[in-house]
Amino acid sequence: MQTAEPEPVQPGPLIVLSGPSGVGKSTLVERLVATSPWPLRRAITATTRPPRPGEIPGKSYHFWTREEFERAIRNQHLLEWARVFDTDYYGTPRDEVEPYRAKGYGVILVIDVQGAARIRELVPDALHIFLMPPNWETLEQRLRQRGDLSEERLQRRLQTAQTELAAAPHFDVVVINDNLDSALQQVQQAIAPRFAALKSRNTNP
Ligand SMILES: Nc1nc2c(ncn2[C@@H]2O[C@H](COP(=O)(O)OP(=O)(O)O)[C@@H](O)[C@H]2O)c(=O)[nH]1
Ligand SMILES: Nc1ncnc2c1ncn2[C@@H]1O[C@H](COP(=O)(O)OP(=O)(O)O)[C@@H](O)[C@H]1O
Repeated sequence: MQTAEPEPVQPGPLIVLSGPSGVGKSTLVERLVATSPWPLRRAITATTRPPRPGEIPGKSYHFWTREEFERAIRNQHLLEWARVFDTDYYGTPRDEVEPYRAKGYGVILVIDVQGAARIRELVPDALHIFLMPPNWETLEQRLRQRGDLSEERLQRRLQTAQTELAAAPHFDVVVINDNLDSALQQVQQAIAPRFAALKSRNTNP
């Protein structure tokens, strides 16, 4: 008896989350993944910046030397990469995205607005979410309270924040992170249709 070929699994949704340093991206995504009813994973991206206290290599980031990063660029191992805050390199390894999407996982990229622009070119159906602070004072206060940056690095992030905030209109969804629970719920609501569509495609071929 001819057995039907299994239907190919539709790739899981690609979601980009950007926003100024200190707005709450990492905090929100940790909660989003931990409470997600869907198969959802944050891509562990690579950077040449040094680890901050409490950051775990291979979990927070892949912490690479400049040489390792440049080799990854040469070998086309990065889906996108950017120089952020004029100092450090950040990039998304392809093997943090493609194998998971191929299994129907949603993958979330927490990347800067330059990376988001590149993903818009490469993956037109990605969902782009911008996380906005309630106001400038709160952004600066959260960054200072987080307390893990030198004054120089903090000032560099605040300068870059102006450029990032100006990019918000290019995003599909803008969520204000005032109350974290409310922001999390808005992000979940933005993502849900991508999984609903996937589910119907994967269960009703
Ligand atoms: N383009 C790009 N940006 C990234 C990547 N990984 C992290 N970023 C961004 O780099 C910026 C700096 O991240 P980080 O050094 O962790 O500082 P933080 O935003 O203050 O927590 C943030 O906007 C991140 O979203 C990546 O792989 N590619
Ligand atoms: N809604 C919120 N209200 C108050 N503090 C928040 C909120 N969201 C995040 N924070 C705090 O703000 C700081 C920056 O959050 P973080 O997730 O590191 O931001 P990002 O990853 O965007 O740089 C952290 O100390 C975090 O606990």
